[in-house]
Amino acid sequence: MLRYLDAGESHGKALVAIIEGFPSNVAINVERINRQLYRRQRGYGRGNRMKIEKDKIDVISGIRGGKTTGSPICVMIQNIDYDNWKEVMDISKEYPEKVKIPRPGHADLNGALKYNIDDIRNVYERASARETAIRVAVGAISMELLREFNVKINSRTISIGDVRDESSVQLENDEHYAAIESSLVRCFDKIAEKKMIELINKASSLGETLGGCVEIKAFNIPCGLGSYVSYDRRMDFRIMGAIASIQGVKAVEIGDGIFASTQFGSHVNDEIIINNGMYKRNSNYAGGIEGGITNGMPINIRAFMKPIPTTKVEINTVDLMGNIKKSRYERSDVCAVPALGVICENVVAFEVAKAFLEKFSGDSIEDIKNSYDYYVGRIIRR
Ligand SMILES: Cc1cc2nc3c(=O)[nH]c(=O)nc-3n(C[C@H](O)[C@H](O)[C@H](O)COP(=O)(O)O)c2cc1C
Ligand SMILES: C=C(O[C@@H]1CC(C(=O)O)=C[C@@H](OP(=O)(O)O)[C@H]1O)C(=O)O
Repeated sequence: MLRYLDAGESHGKALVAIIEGFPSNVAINVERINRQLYRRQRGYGRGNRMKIEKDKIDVISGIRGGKTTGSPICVMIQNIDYDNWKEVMDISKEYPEKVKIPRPGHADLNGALKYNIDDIRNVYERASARETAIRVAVGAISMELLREFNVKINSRTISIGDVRDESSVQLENDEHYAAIESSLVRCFDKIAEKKMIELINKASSLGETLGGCVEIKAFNIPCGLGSYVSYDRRMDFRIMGAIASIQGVKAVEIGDGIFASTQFGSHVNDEIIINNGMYKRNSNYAGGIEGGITNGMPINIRAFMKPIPTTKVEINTVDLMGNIKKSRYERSDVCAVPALGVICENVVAFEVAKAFLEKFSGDSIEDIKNSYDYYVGRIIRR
């Protein structure tokens, strides 16, 4: 079973992950993984922290001579900002200035009460979305396996605040995708991009923040990943849960789930067809998953992020002693929606790789390819 654990604090020394169950002989391109980390750091609306960090993986184990060995893969990303926080993060001496005022919208208060912590810093150091850097590294490593099977996972920004990119985009089209990648907000339409940037500037000047929506599509996913037999093996459960776990995400949609809920059944049921010997659907309202199993159509997901909760605009809160206070501000992003798309791509890559290895199990890439080829041969209709 493919699994991982990650650890690390936002202003601690580093973030680490140990991935276990990854097959041997998978070629790993470290530059490609670092490229994903770079993409996650970009995007209009990020705060000053992103000017400090230069995320790159340091491989500690499990990869040798450019290939996985089958042993646990351990990777680390250094927090460059740690240099500025050494005293605060000292592991042996208590830092005298404890954080007592919880920020609404964060884990701050719930975490402090739950863990009986009198310094809220201990909560938000771990609850922070800094953790998404190491999750992207894990996803990017998973993607190295999926590449062998031609899987492609792309994303784009659909909206920031109330500005939407209404253009119909082919996310599998390299030219279209290059346009998205070159956009500061990762949307396709240049007019929408301009409006999104103006809105982010406006929010920033008001001491406000923004959320939005991203779309993620996974292509060349074989029919048969996940299962209906138990709730926790369903692909929709796994993918939606993984995306909902990303800091700030408050809603996830598979396919056209929201639109379909307003329609007559026969209008939004995807008819089954046969195309080049492969079962397909003539539409994709279901977003590539039926009955908890991938159906061979692209997996289509939307993730919705709330506005960044830390605002310069003060709102009311209550401190750990029960006194009414105004919320605190140190520094913060104004908008992280462009980063969210990149994070989702990689989070989905891990979930797909995990389900892929359940279906096509094997300890080496060669065994997995044999299993995959046999299965594809079995389900083809000539
Ligand atoms: C890439 C990224 C960057 C974020 N940056 C900030 C930030 O600078 N300030 C902030 O208050 N929240 C930020 N957030 C959001 C918080 O981490 C998130 O709202 C908080 O953890 C609570 O969300 P939850 O209830 O979904 O866990 C960011 C989220 C992501 C995904
Ligand atoms: C560090 C990252 O995001 C951070 C997520 C975050 C939060 O509260 O979630 C708060 C900010 O960190 P800081 O408190 O150091 O300014 C963001 O910069 C990152 O994405 O790598």
